[in-house]
Amino acid sequence: MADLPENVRLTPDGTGVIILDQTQLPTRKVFLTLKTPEEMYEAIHALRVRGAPAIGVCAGMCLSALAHQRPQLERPAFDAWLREQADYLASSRPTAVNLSWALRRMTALLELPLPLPELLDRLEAEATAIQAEDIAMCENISRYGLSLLHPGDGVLTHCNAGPLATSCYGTGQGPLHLAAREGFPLKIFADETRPLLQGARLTAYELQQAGADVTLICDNMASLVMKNGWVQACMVGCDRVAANGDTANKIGTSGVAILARHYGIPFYVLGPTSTIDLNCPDGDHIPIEQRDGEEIRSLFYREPQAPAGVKCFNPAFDVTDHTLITAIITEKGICRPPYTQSLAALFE
Ligand SMILES: CSC[C@@H](O)[C@@H](O)C(=O)COP(=O)(O)O
Repeated sequence: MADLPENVRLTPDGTGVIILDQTQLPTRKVFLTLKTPEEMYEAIHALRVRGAPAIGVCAGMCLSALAHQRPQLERPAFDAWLREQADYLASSRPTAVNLSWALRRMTALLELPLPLPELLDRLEAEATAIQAEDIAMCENISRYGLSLLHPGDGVLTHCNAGPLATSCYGTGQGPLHLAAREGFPLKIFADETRPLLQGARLTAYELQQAGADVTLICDNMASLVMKNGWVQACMVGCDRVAANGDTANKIGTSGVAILARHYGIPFYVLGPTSTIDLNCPDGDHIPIEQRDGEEIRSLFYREPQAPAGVKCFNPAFDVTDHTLITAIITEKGICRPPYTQSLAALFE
């Protein structure tokens, strides 16, 4: 078992959630304690805690923490109040399905006819179980993903799908962390990932800390490194996989997949089954989060990078067509096309 994560955890009394504020990395390691629903919503919306699996883990813990703040309520008033908090947290980000998946797992416990003290214990146990499963999931995905690579391969990755985005090695970058841990040589290219620089601030930081051979590139350099023959595989995470395999991930991912197809490089999506949404038929049905244009104009830079007030288009995610995806790697195994069948088989 890998080391326990420090990015999301419950406070010792169980009434709050401590997160590592990812917006401050890599220069500052700041931990925040979230107590109110508004603080929790803001932390998810502002990407202080981010990455689909970590958002799910955090949401589960937030709901448990809020529940433990209201032991004086009686059921069913408690149930109605907690469902309201779950709906509020679910509205903080629309694309990563792990958020609503985790909250549904928590609110499903409200169906149990238990006295409140027992229900509170069950809620905390469920939140902790989501995190424990996330650790096991990362270990499996990383092992399956590494089986697709050869020593010395160049691997290009986009955004951050490493330990910070999960509870262990990561998904899209899990094999790269497992490789570093096991001395399996790889040459990694990390896209900086405009506009919020998750690749530069988080992926490059994590891989450097892990002792991996990582080279940071600007997003528009991916084509060149592929053309030079430096990339033998692309590995990315995912925020929602539709039933036909269309995959939403950080904006820019679909461009990487198109380039990989052009250069004949396998393009792998790695994510837990909790990110697969069989109720969503295809990518056209995945809600894409639109974010504030200020993130493009000035955020993360000392000086504004664009004229004040210039119109911006700032979708947080895009959808990679399933025809461009070589395989989807989950904790249960490697799915190949046709995805309609191979993804459905995971849930049989
Ligand atoms: C294991 S994390 C997978 C995805 O959530 C990740 O690749 C991604 O797109 C994250 O986007 P973000 O907007 O930073 O939350």
